[in-house]
Amino acid sequence: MTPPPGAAGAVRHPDAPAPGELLGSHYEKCFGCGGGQAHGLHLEARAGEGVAVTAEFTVRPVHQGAPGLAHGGVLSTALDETMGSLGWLMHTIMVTGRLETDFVRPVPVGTVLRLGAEVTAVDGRKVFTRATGRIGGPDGPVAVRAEALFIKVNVSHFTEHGRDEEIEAAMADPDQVRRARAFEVNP
Ligand SMILES: CCCCCCCC/C=C\CCCCCCCC(=O)SCCNC(=O)CCNC(=O)[C@H](O)C(C)(C)COP(=O)(O)OP(=O)(O)OC[C@H]1O[C@@H](n2cnc3c(N)ncnc32)[C@H](O)[C@@H]1OP(=O)(O)O
Repeated sequence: MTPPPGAAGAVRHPDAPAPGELLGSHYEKCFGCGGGQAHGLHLEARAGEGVAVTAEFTVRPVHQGAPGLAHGGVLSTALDETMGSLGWLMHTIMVTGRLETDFVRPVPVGTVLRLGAEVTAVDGRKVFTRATGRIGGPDGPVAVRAEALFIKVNVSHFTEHGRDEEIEAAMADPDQVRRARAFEVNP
């Protein structure tokens, strides 16, 4: 997942949320960030400087893989969601094409993981990102890290492929339509 030599740096959109501001959820039912998803991760990402975000994830008993330890897939999801939220800062809709996670140390239930993600390069539709999850806070030891390649898509990616039931409900919800537009460079 090394960007090609000619790849550009990430450009922060002039209307991007200010550093420190909560980004909000892109979809109420999202497993990663939706408030209306009872079993979700309930991640709340905040804008950082440049094209970077931070988020916190508290590992709950429902996230276990081995007794008392977080499931690796759940940790990957938390990193994926955090990197995906970088789209807010570029006003870009993007989906994960490739995700690679390093599990550096076990993460016990009850841990508050401090997540951080940034865009490292942009090459046409390809957005190269990386993220870390630290135990206990911004200076805690790294427990997980990931790199991901996101691909820019249009809203039609969701309307064409999503199940009709959920798409119709989303399109009938003015708040959802507003959020989808907030991601786009030319709404
Ligand atoms: C009013 C209603 C509207 C609702 C809207 C809601 C608003 C939503 C807002 C924000 C959503 C954010 C959601 C974040 C959620 C967290 C992140 C996730 O979990 S996302 C889900 C998991 N990911 C997928 O389901 C992707 C499935 N894959 C695909 O759909 C396609 O494969 C896709 C779009 C990724 C690419 O397909 P192509 O046909 O468009 O484009 P091609 O030509 O294949 O790829 C473009 C370039 O990317 C490279 N590429 C693609 N996949 C790659 C890979 N796996 N590895 C390496 N390179 C890859 C290709 O080699 C190509 O590169 P070269 O331009 O030729 O240099």
